[in-house]
Amino acid sequence: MDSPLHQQRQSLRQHMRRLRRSLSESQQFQASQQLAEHAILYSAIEQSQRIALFLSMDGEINTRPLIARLWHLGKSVYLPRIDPLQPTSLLFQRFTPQTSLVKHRSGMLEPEENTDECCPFTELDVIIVPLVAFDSAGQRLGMGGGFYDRLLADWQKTSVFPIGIAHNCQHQEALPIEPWDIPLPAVITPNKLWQWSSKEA
Ligand SMILES: Nc1nc2c(c(=O)[nH]1)N(C=O)[C@@H](CNc1ccc(C(=O)N[C@@H](CCC(=O)O)C(=O)O)cc1)CN2
Ligand SMILES: Nc1ncnc2c1ncn2[C@@H]1O[C@H](COP(=O)(O)OP(=O)(O)OP(=O)(O)O)[C@@H](O)[C@H]1O
Repeated sequence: MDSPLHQQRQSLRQHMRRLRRSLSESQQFQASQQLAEHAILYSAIEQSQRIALFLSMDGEINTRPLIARLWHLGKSVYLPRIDPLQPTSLLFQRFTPQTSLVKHRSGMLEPEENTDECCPFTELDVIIVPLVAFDSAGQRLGMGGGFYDRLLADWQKTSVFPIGIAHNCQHQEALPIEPWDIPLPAVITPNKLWQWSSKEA
């Protein structure tokens, strides 16, 4: 647990979380609008119907403008809920303007439990993934829960396409990686669409 690599990843997480929290409200606003405009034009999103997203916290790029555009386009949006029966896993539940949100003890807002509205992972078309940092090879560092690494371990065997979203400042040339880290095939930032072929990624 306290290996030098673990410590290096922890301090990088702290640094990058501070960096994204230090963006001003107007920078955050502009970034989230730009991101939403680019994201809806990206073919993988344009062609998909069921899209998992997340509700931003801790300086993460604000996903609300993107969610509003996806709703407007008639797409179905899903949000993660920590599975109460298996708290290392995420469930994905439909999110509409009518959905009530409740606070999980981790501080995260989640849709109020409604198992009828859950979508199995493999039936999603696109999963938009939060991240703390990403690098030039598509590797990502998350909040440290391992939720998305576990979820995406076999994504290439499914028809689900994962896409990271982040502020420009969350890019690092090369991240210290662990064997279980799952690289992303695409990351969208306000300024750039990063893409890696699955071979290189
Ligand atoms: N907006 C958003 N939603 C998300 C994630 C995310 O990264 N961002 N997740 C991505 O996996 C999952 C939840 N993962 C989480 C991981 C850590 C903490 C958290 O608050 N950690 C505290 C420490 C808690 C502790 O030590 O007990 C912290 O970092 O301060 C919350 C959610 C699903 N939903
Ligand atoms: N495929 C997996 N199977 C089992 N455990 C895993 C898997 N992937 C990650 N983990 C565990 O999750 C823990 C956290 O992993 P890591 O530090 O890479 O999280 P992260 O990428 O920051 O988080 P997240 O993926 O939720 O954004 C690690 O201790 C690791 O052992």
